[in-house]
Amino acid sequence: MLEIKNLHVKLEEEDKQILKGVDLTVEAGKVHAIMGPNGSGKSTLSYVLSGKDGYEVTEGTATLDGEDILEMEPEERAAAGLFLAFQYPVEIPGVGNMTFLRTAVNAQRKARGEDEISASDFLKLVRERAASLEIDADMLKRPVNVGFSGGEKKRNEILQMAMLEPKMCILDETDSGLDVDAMKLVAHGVNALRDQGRGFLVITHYQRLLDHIKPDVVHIMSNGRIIKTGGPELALEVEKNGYADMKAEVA
Ligand SMILES: Nc1ncnc2c1ncn2[C@@H]1O[C@H](COP(=O)(O)OP(=O)(O)OP(=O)(O)O)[C@@H](O)[C@H]1O
Repeated sequence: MLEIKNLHVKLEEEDKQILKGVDLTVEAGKVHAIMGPNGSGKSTLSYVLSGKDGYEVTEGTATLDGEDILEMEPEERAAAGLFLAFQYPVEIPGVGNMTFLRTAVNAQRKARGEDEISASDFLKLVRERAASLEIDADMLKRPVNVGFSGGEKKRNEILQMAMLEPKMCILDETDSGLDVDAMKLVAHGVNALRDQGRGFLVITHYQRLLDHIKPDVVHIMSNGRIIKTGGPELALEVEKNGYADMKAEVA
């Protein structure tokens, strides 16, 4: 599904190399987690995959189902089935949450050559999915993320994901800022979407999220590279010992 090979990325504005040869394959049906020290390049990887400006790929490739995503515009990547839940969700004043969701869903349907979803079907779906994330009707009417609490913004990201049903979901520290109950809701939202055709890349600092979203594979990123890959036990090792030993192994 998502195949990243030898990805090197630098900042466009300054000569600073951030990703220094990332190799990572997320198979359909699998949940991969990425952990790693602050500043190791985890968010940069998610930004580069989703097409944020300001980064230059100097070497390597990234494909989704064999298609080169790095050559695509951000909206083409989304239409191809890529989704990023932001670490810092943005507020969009003047755009109603419901309108935003419906426009996004229909834009993707159009890109796939499908008809628009009917207003009644959309309403039924959005109410059902919002309820499962305990997002109330009032939040659906408000402008996107404006005045939402940190946790509400994160749940709203998961609602977008649930509505768009992407093939490849990237979650960048979606658990940060969530209280224990909200984290369970988010995990439930992710688990409800888990199926054989969908892959997940979950960036997190905390093992506790992975208690609820059981990963198949855990990667450790440090200094722009994946330095270690293993099973869920790797996250427990990080929780217990931090990153010092792993960094020393590759030094
Ligand atoms: N626009 C920028 N200008 C300068 N440095 C940048 C810029 N964007 C990223 N960096 C640097 O790139 C490095 C990687 O940042 P990134 O946000 O990807 O790390 P991270 O692993 O997600 O960290 P965290 O766990 O703290 O969220 C950091 O040293 C950061 O300061």
